Amino acid sequence: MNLAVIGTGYVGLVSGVCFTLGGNHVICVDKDEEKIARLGQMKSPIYEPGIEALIEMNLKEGRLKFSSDLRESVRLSDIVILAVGTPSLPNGEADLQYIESAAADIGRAMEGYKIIMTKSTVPVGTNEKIRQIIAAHTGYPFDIVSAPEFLREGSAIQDTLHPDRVIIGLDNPALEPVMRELHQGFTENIVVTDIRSAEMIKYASNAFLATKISFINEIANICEKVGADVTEVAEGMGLDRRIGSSFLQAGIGYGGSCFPKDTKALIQIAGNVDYEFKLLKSVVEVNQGQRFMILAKLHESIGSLQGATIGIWGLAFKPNTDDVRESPAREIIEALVKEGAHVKVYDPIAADNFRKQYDHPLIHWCAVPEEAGTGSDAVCLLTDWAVFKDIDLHLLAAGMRKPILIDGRNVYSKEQIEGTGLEYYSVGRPRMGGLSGLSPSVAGAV
Ligand SMILES: NC(=O)c1ccc[n+]([C@@H]2O[C@H](COP(=O)([O-])OP(=O)(O)OC[C@H]3O[C@@H](n4cnc5c(N)ncnc54)[C@H](O)[C@@H]3O)[C@@H](O)[C@H]2O)c1
Ligand SMILES: O=c1ccn([C@@H]2O[C@H](COP(=O)(O)OP(=O)(O)O[C@H]3O[C@H](CO)[C@@H](O)[C@H](O)[C@H]3O)[C@@H](O)[C@H]2O)c(=O)[nH]1
Repeated sequence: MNLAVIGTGYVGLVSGVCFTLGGNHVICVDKDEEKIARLGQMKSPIYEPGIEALIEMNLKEGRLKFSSDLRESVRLSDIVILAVGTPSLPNGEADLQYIESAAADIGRAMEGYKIIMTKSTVPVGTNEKIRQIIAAHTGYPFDIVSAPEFLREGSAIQDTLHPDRVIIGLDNPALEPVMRELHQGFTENIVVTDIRSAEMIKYASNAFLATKISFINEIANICEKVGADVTEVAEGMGLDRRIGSSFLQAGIGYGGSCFPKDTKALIQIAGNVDYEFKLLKSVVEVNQGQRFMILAKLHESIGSLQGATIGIWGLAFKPNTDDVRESPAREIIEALVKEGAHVKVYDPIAADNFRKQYDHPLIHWCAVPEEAGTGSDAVCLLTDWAVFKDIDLHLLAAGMRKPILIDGRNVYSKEQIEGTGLEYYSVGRPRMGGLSGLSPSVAGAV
């Protein structure tokens, strides 16, 4: 089949490249001409393990093209995939301007029947809106399919080629065999549903995963006060198959381009039909507060941050990506700067992206993780990059002004910390080193 994918962000690029593997011919379209020019030279605009090799292979084999010419790309395709961004408006609602404008462009470009398949995350009812916009710009027939995307950044290719399930929302049953053929080889687990339910499945899935994270973070906060260890608690809970072990990793909360915006959008979707989604509102509130536990622990361990030097490990919202959208690191670093601290930051991949969005004279950009520790009063780990796990913690402690490590992602085991001389704070686990090895509230109680 011939496919045109509109929007060459994570979703458009990765799904476009992966659809070529099924023998389809794919044109990835973007209005950003610089992006298209770079892609033509096999340079990926996103950091995603394995993507450049796949781009190179498919370009050479002639199954993949990049273009900024939407009209021509639509004309040449059987299926047009919408993968443009749906960012948040200030009130949390999804901003549909890119969807609406692309739909109008698709309508204007059509010169025959097309299947329009939406992969962007869009509020319930949006595909019907897309249908109306396209119909207003063309007299040719077309069908609409909602096919929300569930890939994760950092494992996007694997997630696309081997998804847990594919959701297909449609209202013309004749499309089902085409959709099954398109996803052949990816998974047998194809759920065909109506369009509105497919749109809702995407938001409900992200909201549920975000809920698991905020739930375990609140359990972690209680664990700290009662002297329990949240990693043991999560392991014990996760063995119950009804609960499952994934997304129970306590830390400084979720970030990224999806959970923060999609939880807020679902609250708005509910609000628009006069339903107050109380649970999800709390999930968002808990997540927003969780990042500030880093600052609370800094205050607890070193007092005033004015003039202190704080090392930061990790700027990306999670490992294996250079994406810093909604990364908790941003607000933490801004708060440190506001309190007058010198901040020495290191991230293996995301530093350039972060720096383009935020810089300050009090920030020093480090070339290696150890540099962020040298002469510092504390080091805070914000992203669980594998490189941090292997750092020599004895050397780290020896080079610091005060040997304080605040681990926002529970990366280190008790055994790794013991004997290093570090005063170690993590999330929902007993403090190590320092006065008693117990958190102050527990120490006070015994
Ligand atoms: N990033 C993820 O991991 C992920 C995963 C699943 C779903 N989603 C959803 O998929 C959608 C896309 O996300 P993303 O992160 O890939 O987006 P992105 O914002 O990184 O990229 C979107 C691209 O679309 C292009 N674009 C916008 N309007 C266009 C037009 N009219 N014609 C051609 N190109 C146009 C932009 O230039 C940009 O390059 C969003 O709705 C998002 O919520 C994202
Ligand atoms: O136990 C956990 C798991 C994740 N996180 C954090 O949650 C955020 C999101 O992580 P992840 O879900 O791995 O990354 P995304 O790439 O944002 O993927 C999510 O958002 C995408 C966009 O909608 C969906 O397609 C995916 O299915 C969904 O997992 C990150 O900040 C993680 O650090 C935790 O704090 N604890």
